[in-house]
Amino acid sequence: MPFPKQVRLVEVGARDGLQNEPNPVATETKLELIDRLGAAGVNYIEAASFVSPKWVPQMGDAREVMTGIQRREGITYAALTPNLKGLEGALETGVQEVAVFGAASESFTKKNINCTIAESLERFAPVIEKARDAGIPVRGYVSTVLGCPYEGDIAPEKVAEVSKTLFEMGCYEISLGDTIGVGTPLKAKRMLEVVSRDIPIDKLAAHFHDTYGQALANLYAVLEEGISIIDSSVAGLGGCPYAKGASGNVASEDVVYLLHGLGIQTGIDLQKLAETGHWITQSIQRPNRSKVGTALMTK
Ligand SMILES: CC(C)(COP(=O)([O-])OP(=O)([O-])OC[C@H]1O[C@@H](n2cnc3c(N)ncnc32)[C@H](O)[C@@H]1OP(=O)([O-])[O-])[C@@H](O)C(=O)NCCC(=O)NCCSC(=O)C[C@@](C)(O)CC(=O)[O-]
Repeated sequence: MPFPKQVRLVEVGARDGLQNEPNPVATETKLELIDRLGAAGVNYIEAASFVSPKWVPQMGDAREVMTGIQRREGITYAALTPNLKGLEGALETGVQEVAVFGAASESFTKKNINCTIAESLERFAPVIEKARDAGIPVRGYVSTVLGCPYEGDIAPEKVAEVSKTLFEMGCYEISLGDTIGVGTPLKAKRMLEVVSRDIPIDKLAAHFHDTYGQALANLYAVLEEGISIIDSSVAGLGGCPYAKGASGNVASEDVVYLLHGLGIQTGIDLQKLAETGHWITQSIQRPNRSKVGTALMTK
């Protein structure tokens, strides 16, 4: 299949990127990050997560973040909502999109959201319904699509089953998460081939972590299969609090460099994005995990 002409980037740095930071990140810093990402041309920003602050303290200021954003025209500001309580909080802030998040592994689901896969889907049903009644589109995440920190290999058929259920329940798009970054290109292609039997490829997103340094190779592999939505995190920030050893998402700067090199448009100003990655990593005293960002900033 030819590469897509355009790829939509879902920037998850302010949420996935920061949720696991051990030290509190000031709300003002999150807001400045979101603003800088918008100025760099990113048009979909996952900004916060309405989860229990006991489970993920770093996202405890979700309301302040969502209401503090100086919204720019043409940008979607989204938030995670695992249950009705989260959705209600998010709706009060004028969120434009929400996401529910499940997984293809029972053990990960239990560790992450404290229920079974079946219970998680039951819990998501009223969230999706209420969001749709409010005119808010719902994205669906499926984690551990290429491996689970507790169960190891995950069958593509299981990924397809959970993805299909979420899609049929009303999620407009399914983001496939290699939560612990263990995937390889052939595994990623095989998983996608099975999932896309039930869900059109243009409704599937790749959400790959870079723990084993394979994320860009995996993305190239799924781009060849027709994927045109990619989740990434500026400076490669991140890691999941309930997946020990998971490192950050693939870095947005690296993805944009790859895509532009393939002649695929993103609408993103790479230099400004690299400056944003440099700024946030300096601000929270983290190494910049983007090779492209580091190269551009030391030029
Ligand atoms: C889902 C729950 C809440 C269940 O947690 P629970 O303990 O089973 O829930 P509960 O309903 O029994 O409530 C317990 C307490 O939490 C409160 N509570 C309940 N819900 C909320 C809420 N929405 N917002 C704020 N507070 C909430 C509730 O009010 C109560 O407070 P208490 O009475 O004890 O004071 C919990 O497990 C949780 O918050 N988990 C979040 C885990 C998380 O955020 N993980 C990271 C995101 S997923 C990810 O990163 C992967 C992804 C998406 O990026 C893709 C990939 O890479 O694979």
